[in-house]
Amino acid sequence: MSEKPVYRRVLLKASGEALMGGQGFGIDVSVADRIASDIAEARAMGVDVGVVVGGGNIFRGVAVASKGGDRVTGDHMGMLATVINSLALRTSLHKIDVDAVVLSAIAMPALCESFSQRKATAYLDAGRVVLFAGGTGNPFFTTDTAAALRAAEIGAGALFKATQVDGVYSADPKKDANAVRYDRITHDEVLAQGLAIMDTAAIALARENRIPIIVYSIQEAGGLGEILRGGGKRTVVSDA
Ligand SMILES: Nc1ncnc2c1ncn2[C@@H]1O[C@H](COP(=O)(O)OP(=O)(O)O)[C@@H](O)[C@H]1O
Ligand SMILES: O=c1ccn([C@@H]2O[C@H](COP(=O)(O)OP(=O)(O)O)[C@@H](O)[C@H]2O)c(=O)[nH]1
Repeated sequence: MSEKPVYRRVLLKASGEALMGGQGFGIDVSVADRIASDIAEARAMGVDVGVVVGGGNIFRGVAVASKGGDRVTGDHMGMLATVINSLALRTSLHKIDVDAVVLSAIAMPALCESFSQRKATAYLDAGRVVLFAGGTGNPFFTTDTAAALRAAEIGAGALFKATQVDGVYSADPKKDANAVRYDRITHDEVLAQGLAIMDTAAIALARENRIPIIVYSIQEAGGLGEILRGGGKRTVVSDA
């Protein structure tokens, strides 16, 4: 394995559910601390890190809609949940002296700065970790799509999807024991086979911008660093 990182700038997507750890709701601080230490390792390798955090551990807009409520309001609540998670992750990063800033797609100046592409790029260039909160800022989208969008905006070499499974399988491995894991697969194949590792809008956006997606497990510490060194268990979704 080489010491030179495979990517110089990455966008890390961590789901809200991952932050929940073994709990049924909310934030397990030990998980936030572990994600922070993985980010610190990447920074120590000289990799610029942008992060999009999900909100599913606290609120999802579809939960409101499925009970007959207003989807848009539900999505606003979901986006607020991502701000809560981003503030938690910033706290974990600051605890270990990693400089990190939260930029929100929805203005809330008392809590954090507002997102702009220029600001994000300038902070990353300066070596700060940028936590992108508030998803895309629009209802009917997901934080996976926000991750693909921010990855394109910051010129990330890859989008890292840190998730509960260790790659993309021929079927959902939680439901099909015979599912086979792919080492590499193309964006087109993921879309054509309907592999539901991410929503289709996110995969299509990554494909259009030629951004590889690296799917790996968030369950074990050190996974991000290992992949950045050229090893690790993961699936690379790439057209190259
Ligand atoms: N073909 C597939 N390969 C891998 N995972 C899949 C596939 N189809 C569905 N999944 C499911 O997608 C989940 C990842 O999506 P998501 O819910 O957004 O992330 P998280 O599990 O990190 O919250 C996995 O935990 C897995 O159960
Ligand atoms: O651009 C976005 C991103 C997120 N959300 C809302 O925020 C919730 C939490 O995000 P997501 O479900 O993507 O989180 P994750 O599954 O990664 O925890 C979603 O369900 C949506 O309600 C939204 O409306 N627009």
